[in-house]
Amino acid sequence: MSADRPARTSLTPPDDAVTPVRHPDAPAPGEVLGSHYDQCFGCGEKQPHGLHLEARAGEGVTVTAEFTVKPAHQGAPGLAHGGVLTTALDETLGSLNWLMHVISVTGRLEADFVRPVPVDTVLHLDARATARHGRKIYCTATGRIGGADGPVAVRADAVFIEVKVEHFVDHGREAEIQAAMADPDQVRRARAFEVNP
Ligand SMILES: CCCCCCCC/C=C\CCCCCCCC(=O)SCCNC(=O)CCNC(=O)[C@H](O)C(C)(C)COP(=O)(O)OP(=O)(O)OC[C@H]1O[C@@H](n2cnc3c(N)ncnc32)[C@H](O)[C@@H]1OP(=O)(O)O
Repeated sequence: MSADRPARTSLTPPDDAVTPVRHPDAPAPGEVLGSHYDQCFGCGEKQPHGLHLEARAGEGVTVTAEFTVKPAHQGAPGLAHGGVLTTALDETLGSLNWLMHVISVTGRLEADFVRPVPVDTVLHLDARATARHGRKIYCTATGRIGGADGPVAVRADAVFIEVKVEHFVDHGREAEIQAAMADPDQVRRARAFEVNP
């Protein structure tokens, strides 16, 4: 390995990776994306224990989201748990799926915790897809405090891997899969992620 070339890790796109493309039917910039599954811990509106993250489409293949840290999210007294903050980053990155009309799941995620995040703080998140290579989607997210232009508190780089709907049908618990397949709204949401022919 030469000294002027950084080590290639699985978070570094290969040289023949391509620029991610916004799907022509992607939600308009500013549009609320909604939840991909109403029981999702990150974004599900019917999940009582969840983060209730609300993401919006940005320009290109970007999203923004806000997450308010609640007392239930503490790790140390009055401070957010790092795992909860990582979940918020992961969920924001996952919502890039809506912009590309792709279904993908987290393969690898590496987080940096830069500043402590107190309870009641609004974490201003943004995420961006940076490269695609086969089924791999390289992406990055940042969480700021004190406003959308405030100082960075957390950030993450990740590789998401494209999957088919069958991924969930094959691996999910039977009861929840049956309920999801019987819910026309859920089926519509799953279809919205898939690439149009
Ligand atoms: C009608 C009702 C149905 C319901 C519908 C529901 C709709 C849902 C819609 C939208 C969902 C969005 C959800 C977002 C939620 C937030 C994000 C999460 O929390 S996701 C959960 C956490 N993640 C997992 O649970 C993944 C668990 N892992 C796996 O299942 C597998 O390992 C998987 C799919 C990731 C890969 O397995 P392989 O067998 O399919 O593929 P291989 O061949 O191993 O990898 C393909 C390529 O990816 C690279 N890769 C795989 N894992 C990697 C890793 N960890 N890091 C880097 N690269 C990796 C490999 O090197 C390979 O690359 P090369 O094509 O050879 O260049």
